[in-house]
Amino acid sequence: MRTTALSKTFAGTTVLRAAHLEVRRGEVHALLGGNGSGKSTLIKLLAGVYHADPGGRIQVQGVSSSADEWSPTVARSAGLHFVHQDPAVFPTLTVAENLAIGRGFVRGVGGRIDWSATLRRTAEVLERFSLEVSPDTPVAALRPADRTMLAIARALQDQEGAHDGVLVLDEPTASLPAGEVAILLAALRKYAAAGQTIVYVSHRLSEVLELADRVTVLRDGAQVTTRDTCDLTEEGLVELIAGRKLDGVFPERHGAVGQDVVMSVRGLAAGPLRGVDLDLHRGEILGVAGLLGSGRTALLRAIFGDLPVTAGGIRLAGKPYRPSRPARAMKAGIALVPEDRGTEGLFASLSVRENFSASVVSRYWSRARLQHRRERADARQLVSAYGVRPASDLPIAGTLSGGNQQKVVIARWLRRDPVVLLLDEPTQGVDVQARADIYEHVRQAAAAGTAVLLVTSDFDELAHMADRAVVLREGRVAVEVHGADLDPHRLTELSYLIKET
Ligand SMILES: Nc1ncnc2c1ncn2[C@@H]1O[C@H](COP(=O)(O)OP(=O)(O)OP(=O)(O)O)[C@@H](O)[C@H]1O
Repeated sequence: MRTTALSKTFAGTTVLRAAHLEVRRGEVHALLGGNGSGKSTLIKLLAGVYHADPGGRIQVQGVSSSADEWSPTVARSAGLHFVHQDPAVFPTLTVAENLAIGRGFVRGVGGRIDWSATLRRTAEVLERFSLEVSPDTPVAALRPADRTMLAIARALQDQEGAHDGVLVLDEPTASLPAGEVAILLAALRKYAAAGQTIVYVSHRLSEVLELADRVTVLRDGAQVTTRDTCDLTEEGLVELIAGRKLDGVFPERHGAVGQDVVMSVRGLAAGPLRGVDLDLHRGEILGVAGLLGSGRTALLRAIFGDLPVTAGGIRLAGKPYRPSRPARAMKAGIALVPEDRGTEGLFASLSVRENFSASVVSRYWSRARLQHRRERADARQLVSAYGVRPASDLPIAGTLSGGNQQKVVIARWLRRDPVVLLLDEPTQGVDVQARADIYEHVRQAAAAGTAVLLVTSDFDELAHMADRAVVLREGRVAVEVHGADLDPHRLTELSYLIKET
């Protein structure tokens, strides 16, 4: 596959400039770049979802067309298959039904669905893609990695030759917990070994070095380089992506954690939680680890008044705190940066400035008038402090790239100087420079006294950022981790081993 001079302009702003991408048959090719560098735009052009600016060209396996005439139909006929980050599988349907949606059911006499033939064919596809699940399992019951693999199987099931097409994956591992990432990577390695061409976007650089044969790096919409991964290190990749050396992603700890307990949780039951006990101190970053379904997100939601508490209680600064709804939690000084910013964290149709102001509206009213100048100056300062791209407070938040949306959400909550900050997977889909910025802001908030509860599947992040961590298992705190045990390998071990003991 080859793209030449591929460009895209949105309302006068060019976000992809004459991008050149060349992918060899049978290789795994990673597409890298900072947030907003144009990776998703490039993929949407390849899918024919966006129209390219005139002048570019796309060639895939003998199909060649000017880029502005490329369409979803041409992309399909050229053998391109796309799987997005949250694959569009139907959770209430079975594995067999989901596969059939891609290609149709096997029909018998009179047009009736031939179920036994459909199940036979499904079993054959599952085997081909090394998916160890039963055809009649509802998709909701699958592990997340299996759901992505199912979407891949559905996309590729009709390839004529064994591996003729190009599989394009946009951040397939971003929302998967660590253990699931390993399962998906193993599957991708297997497909690649069998000759499947794969193009994929990721911010997880160690994973890229493990999986990809070559990388193409985009910066500000232009291709910076294409290299073999065997000549590269993680630091080298960071330098190519950021355009300069980074001094280290994780900031130093600022001072010691306070002794006073800001929040104490006792016997908390809510959703899957079965009696959680924990204390959170002033200025502390308390990490929460656990496998999927262990209750990590439920814990944050219950504290934020977004999940009914059925037993136990919470005390905030020594007083009973009953979070009946988020508005009350916010009033009490609690902030939540949710995992799913797409639907919950961001006002997508408002500008970046309005998003910033929304959390502190009363600050800008004086004598019944909105203080526009102050609002604007503060918004610009936040754009610059958090490195939001494009560097303006005017764009509509929904048009920002994924990582930039996350920066806006975090900035919005942190500026309220919360007493307790709840973070759910705060750096998912965020580039390495922005990650370093976010960590620094969280550290500063902690140094100023905010108590932070950090839920993350990234054990490296947990080990470097948390002062202490708890591992949840089946709705309870299974173990508390401090000191030397606060290490990525030990945390992985604890999260998994505890399951068996
Ligand atoms: N529909 C749109 N309207 C206006 N601007 C857009 C639109 N879609 C994307 N952009 C802009 O194009 C630029 C590139 O965005 P893109 O989503 O391709 O980045 P990305 O490299 O995939 O980033 P991330 O790593 O954060 O996902 C961004 O500045 C974004 O704001």
